[in-house]
Amino acid sequence: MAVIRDIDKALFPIKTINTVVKLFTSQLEGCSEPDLALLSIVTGLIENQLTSRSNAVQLPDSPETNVLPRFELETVENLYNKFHLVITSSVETNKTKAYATRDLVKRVSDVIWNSLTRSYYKDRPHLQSLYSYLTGSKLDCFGVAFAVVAGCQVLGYSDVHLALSEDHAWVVFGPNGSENAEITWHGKGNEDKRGQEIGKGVSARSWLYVNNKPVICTRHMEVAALVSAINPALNANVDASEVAMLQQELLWLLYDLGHLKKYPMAIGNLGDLEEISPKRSDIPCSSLFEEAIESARKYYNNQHVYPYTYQGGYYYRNNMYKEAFESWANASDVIRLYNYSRDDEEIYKEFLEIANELIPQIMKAESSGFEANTILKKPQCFANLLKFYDGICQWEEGSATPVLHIGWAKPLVNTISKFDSDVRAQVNIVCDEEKLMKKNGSYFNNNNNNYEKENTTVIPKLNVKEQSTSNFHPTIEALTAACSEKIL
Ligand SMILES: CC1(C)CN=C(N2CCN(c3ncnc4sc(C(F)(F)C(F)(F)F)cc34)CC2)S1
Repeated sequence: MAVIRDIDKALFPIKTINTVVKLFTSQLEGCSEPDLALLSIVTGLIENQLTSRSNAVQLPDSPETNVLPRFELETVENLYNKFHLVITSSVETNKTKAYATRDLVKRVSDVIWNSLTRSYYKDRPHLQSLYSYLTGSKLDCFGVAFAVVAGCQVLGYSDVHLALSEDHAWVVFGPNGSENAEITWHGKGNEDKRGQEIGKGVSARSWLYVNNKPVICTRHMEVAALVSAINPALNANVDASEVAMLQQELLWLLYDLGHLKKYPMAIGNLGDLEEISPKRSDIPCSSLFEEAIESARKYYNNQHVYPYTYQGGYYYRNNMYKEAFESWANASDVIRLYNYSRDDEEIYKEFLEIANELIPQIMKAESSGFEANTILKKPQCFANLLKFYDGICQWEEGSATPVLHIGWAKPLVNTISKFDSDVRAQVNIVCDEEKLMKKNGSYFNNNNNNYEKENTTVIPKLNVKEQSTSNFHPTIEALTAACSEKIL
C-alpha cells in the first residue's frame, strides 16, 4: 500500500506554483518511480479550483510568489486513499506475476469504466485527471487511459505503460512491452474495443495508430502526459494564467530532466506556451517546434503530423507565410502514405482548416496590398502548396473513405490561380517512384528510416510541362497543367 512520503507531506499546504514544482521534482528525481495518482490528484485539484466559475481571474506575477488558494494535505490524502481503495478492493492484490496480463489490464479498465457517471458530455474540459474521477466520476478518453495506468501502478505492475498516438491512447505491458491493449474509447459513437489488441486490420493503416509508431511512455513520460493534459481554459476564450504558468513550469522541469526527448507533442505544447509568454530566452519557441520535428523524425520514423502543424501554426500566427507553407507541405508528406479512415476525423479537420481557412486567409492578405516581398512571386511557395495538396490527394488514394469533396476544390483553385503563370512555370517537380510507392508492403512493414531517403525534391527550375514523369495525383497534375495553359 503506497503512502504519500513524509518528504512530500512537508510541502503542504501548497500555496505557490514553486511548491508544486518542488513536489514534482521530488517525485521525478527523488524516488524509484513517480506516483502518478498523487501528481494527477494535485494538478487536477489546482486546475479545477482555478478554472471553476467561482474563481475570479487574477494575474499571477511569478512562480515564487504566485499565490494559489491553500491546498491542504488532508484534501489530497483523502482522494489518494480513495483511489487506492477503489483499485485494491476491486482487483485482487495477491500479486503473483512479475508482469501484468491482458485479463488484469482489462479488469482495471473495467473498474474505472464501470465507476464512471452513466452519461455525461465526454468532450468537456477538465475531465482528464484523477481529481475529476474521484470527485465527479467523470473522465475523458485520455483520462480513462491514464487512470488505468495509475491503477496498475498502485497494484505494483511497473510493466504497464501508456502508449500514445496523436489522437488515441492505449497500454503496452508484458516483457519489453511486447503486449498491447485498448483500454479506453475513441471518438464519438464508436463501440469501444477495450481488452483487444491494437488495430491489426485496416485501422493499422490509419493515422490514428501512427503506423505502429506510438509514443511509448516511461513513468516519467506519463508524468509529462498528465502535465500536457493540464487544461488552463477558464472558458473558450480565456485561460487561468496561474494554471498556464504551472503547466509551463512543469513542462520546463520535465524538459530539463530530459523526459520530453521522445515526446514531440509535449515539446509542441511547451512551444505554444512559450510563444504566449516566453520564460526561457535561451530557447525560443521556434526552436522547440524544430525539436519536436527532430524528435518525430528520429524516434517515430517521421510518421507524426502534429509536429509540422505546431510549427505551421506558429509561422502562420507570426505572418511567416513562406515558412508556413513549407511546414504544411511537410505535414502533408506524412499523411499521404496513410489510408484515410473514419477514425481519422481529427487530422482531417486539421488539414481542412489549413486548406480552407488558413491558406485562403494568407492569399487574401498577400493579394490585397502591394507586398513587395509577396509569396505570390515565390516559386518555392507554389511548389510547397502543390506538395501540400498532392499529399492530401494521395492520402485519399486507396482509402475506403473519400477525403476531398467540392468544398475543397474552390479554395484550392482560387489559391493556385493567385500565382502568376511565370512564377508557376518556374516549378520543376521531380519525385522518386520508390518513395511514392504508397502502401505497398515495403513502406508499411520495413523498419528502416524512410525519412533519411527523403528524395522528393521540388526545385524552382524549368517549366513543369516538360516533366512528363511527375508523379503528382491526377487532380494536381490536371490543375498544374491547366495553370500552365493559363486556363485558370
Ligand atoms: C498542432 C495542434 C493542433 C496543437 N495542439 C495539438 N495537440 C494538443 C495536445 N495534444 C496532446 N499533447 C500531449 N500528449 C497527448 S496524448 C494525446 C492523445 F493521444 F490524443 C490522447 F491521449 F488520446 F489524448 C494527445 C496529446 C494533442 C494535440 S496538435
